[in-house]
Amino acid sequence: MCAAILFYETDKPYGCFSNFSRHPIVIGGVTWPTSEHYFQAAKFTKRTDVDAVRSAPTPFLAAQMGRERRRSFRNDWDSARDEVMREALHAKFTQHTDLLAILLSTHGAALVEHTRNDRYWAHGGDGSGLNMLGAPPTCAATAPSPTNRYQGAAASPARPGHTGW
Ligand SMILES: Nc1c(N[C@@H]2O[C@H](COP(=O)(O)O)[C@@H](O)[C@H]2O)[nH]c(=O)[nH]c1=O
Repeated sequence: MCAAILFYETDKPYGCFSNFSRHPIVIGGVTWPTSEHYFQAAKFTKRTDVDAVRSAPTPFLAAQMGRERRRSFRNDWDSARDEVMREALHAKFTQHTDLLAILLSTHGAALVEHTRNDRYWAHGGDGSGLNMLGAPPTCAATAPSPTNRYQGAAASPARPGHTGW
């Protein structure tokens, strides 16, 4: 059976796998302070909302803003969010080679976002969640000769998070 690596808080072991880790990414020529900023901003259609999230001083605040439904929330988010996340993670782990090395060093282990607060991206604290954040790298790790656990992201649309901003 595969070992499991649990992560959540950025200051704990493997905290770099959290989207809240302070690793900027560049997508579409734009720099995002964290993958969380990119992910949360991609929920919105209006540039003012996108820019507001990108400017959030912390990933925590970016996530709070991304959860505000008074903003221009895109109506296809449920079908778009996996690709947005894949794109964000691909950028993060290809633009930070130290993180990619850590990711590759976990080969064979199940990566699990460990929190009770989320049953989609995390495993819900008790395994009842889908753990979608951990699942893509875990699947990629089982592919033959992976050079990049997020290599599947190469098939992503050019800018899935951008809907006419
Ligand atoms: N790490 C972490 C969280 N988890 C992250 O929240 C994002 C999903 O947001 P949403 O789709 O709005 O529910 C996704 O990046 C997931 O990994 N949430 C938090 O409130 N605090 C945290 O420290």
